[in-house]
Amino acid sequence: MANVAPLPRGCPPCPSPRPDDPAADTGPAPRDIRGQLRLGATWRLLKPYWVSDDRKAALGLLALVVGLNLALVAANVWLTNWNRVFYNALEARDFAAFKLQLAHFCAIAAAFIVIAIMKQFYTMMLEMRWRTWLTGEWLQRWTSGQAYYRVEQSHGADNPDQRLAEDLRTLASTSLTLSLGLLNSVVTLLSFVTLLWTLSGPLVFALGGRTVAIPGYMVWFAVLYAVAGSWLTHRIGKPLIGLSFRQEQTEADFRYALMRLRENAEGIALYGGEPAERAGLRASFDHIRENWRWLMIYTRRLVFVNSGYGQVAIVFPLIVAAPHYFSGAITLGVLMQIASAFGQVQGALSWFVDGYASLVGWQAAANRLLDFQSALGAAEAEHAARDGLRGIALLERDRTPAPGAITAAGLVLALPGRNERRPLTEPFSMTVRPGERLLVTGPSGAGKSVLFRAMAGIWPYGRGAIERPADARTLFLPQRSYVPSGTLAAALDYPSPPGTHDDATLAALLRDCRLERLAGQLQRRDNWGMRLSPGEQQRLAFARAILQRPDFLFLDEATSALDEETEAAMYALLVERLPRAAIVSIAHRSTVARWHDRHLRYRPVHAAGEEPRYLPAPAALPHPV
Ligand SMILES: Nc1ncnc2c1ncn2[C@@H]1O[C@H](COP(=O)(O)OP(=O)(O)OP(=O)(O)O)[C@@H](O)[C@H]1O
Repeated sequence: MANVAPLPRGCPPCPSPRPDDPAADTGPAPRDIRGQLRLGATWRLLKPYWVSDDRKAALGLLALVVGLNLALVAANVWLTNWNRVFYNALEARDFAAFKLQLAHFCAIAAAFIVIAIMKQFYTMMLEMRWRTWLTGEWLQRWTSGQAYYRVEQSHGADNPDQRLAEDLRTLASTSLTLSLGLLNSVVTLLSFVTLLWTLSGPLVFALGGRTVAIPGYMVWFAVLYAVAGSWLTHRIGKPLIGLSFRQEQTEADFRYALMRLRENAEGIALYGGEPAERAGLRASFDHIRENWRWLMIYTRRLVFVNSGYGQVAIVFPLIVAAPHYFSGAITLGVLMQIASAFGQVQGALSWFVDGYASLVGWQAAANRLLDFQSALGAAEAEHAARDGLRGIALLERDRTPAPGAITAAGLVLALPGRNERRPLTEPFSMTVRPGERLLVTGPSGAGKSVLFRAMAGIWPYGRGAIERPADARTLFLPQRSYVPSGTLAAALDYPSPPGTHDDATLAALLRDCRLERLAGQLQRRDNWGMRLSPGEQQRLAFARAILQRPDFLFLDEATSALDEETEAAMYALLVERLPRAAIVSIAHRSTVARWHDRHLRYRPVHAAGEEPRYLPAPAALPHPV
């Protein structure tokens, strides 16, 4: 995970492209939308849930929450009326009425408490329902078509984990809070606007020899005041959207750096890398602090506008209504009532000003999701473009040119880049027939693993077509196989579901793979990827390959951590247990050669000083040393 570029002086409020992005220095930079208010696009993020399969339950819950919200407003009105009656009873020293009103109060308070609890409870329920649906949908896209891999490879979006975990939560919860707040404002507005209209009467003045009358003029003043306040708030507060976006990014980068320290604890401890790590973590935290400084500055401006707006709102109606009062048109009581109604109307109209800070966080989270959505879209397009229109085609065929074989024709492997893709190889062709064993060798960095990735359909960069029998099962074992946490039995069964094979089968296989020490620990839960030695993990991967019974098995330096004798035992086991499987091995060690019957060698074809380029071509098998 990369660090964020420090904010230059003068603060561009939005993060600049990340320095580690390989595409950052090529091609025109895309328009930066991360600090924008994008209501239309955000609406398209919110809408799908409300038209999904869950819509009935969602709309039912929403109706309930809205109803409870309105009931709370009604309870407030009830309380206001109770106030009048209660104080009148006190003033009249009417003890019987006093007792009755106390009983009323108990009823109002009980209703209030019950409604408030229910409102909170059902809002939380709706929030989690929405979040569950959103998370399910986004996880589906994230884990389909190797999008998680493609987005990482292309540096399409920083910290996807934070976007899936936090931004989706913020989207669901803040959308509900903001929209319920808006509803309350509308209800309050409707309740008081007629009162203010009636109380304030028309404003009559002469203009160019004509008499002009503005009915309900205080309402218009309240609208003007709120519009001016909203405009000013947005002007002053807009940079906060970009800053909030960046704050989330820097926080997530810092968390990720801490997580990497944990994950690589052993390597760092062995290097004695604490000072370097500490410096890296401090630098990462500095980005948080630096951005926070700008957040403070812009928040100070926003609070200045907000509180100024709130303070002026206290005297504004009095000033506007004062001419009527001084002309004797209204009494002091009416003036005060106008001021109070104006306060209610103006308060309702100020939903935008008052909620701006929440709106900023909400829009920043939505922008991060929109950004993520376009990275996912690009990954999906890349996956769909495996037909070769825009890269290497991976075609699953009922009949391939050589029966049952994987064939590659006119293949050019290239490196990723936004506009220009640097070719790694000259065009070449190859065939892997059922049951044959092919050794792939070449200099480090020549593109051998890239060839495997292309065969697996996760490397679209380049040209040409790979044809694979549609019913063929392929399995790729990298140098460090993925070992999930959980029971050892589940790690062996992976990617099949846990319990696919019984413990006796697994224990026998572990013994065959020279892991008898682990045979008694099949049901033990552990972080096996951290606990097992690299050589043990490679043997575990062999065991898994035998269980999966692929037709084509690709081994990318899968025995690099084994001694030669164990390596030979593992290959012998593969040949014995998977006699019909084709085996394609990438290896630097010549001892591996004896298990193969063909050889594909990457031969350099570039001149000295040029960008490296290779031609993979058939060659004689190397002799074991
Ligand atoms: N995601 C990526 N983005 C940019 N370049 C990449 C990416 N993945 C690999 N490369 C580059 O592609 C080239 C080929 O990598 P590859 O892993 O295929 O080499 P290799 O032949 O398997 O090397 P080795 O024998 O050392 O394992 C290397 O220069 C590598 O840095």
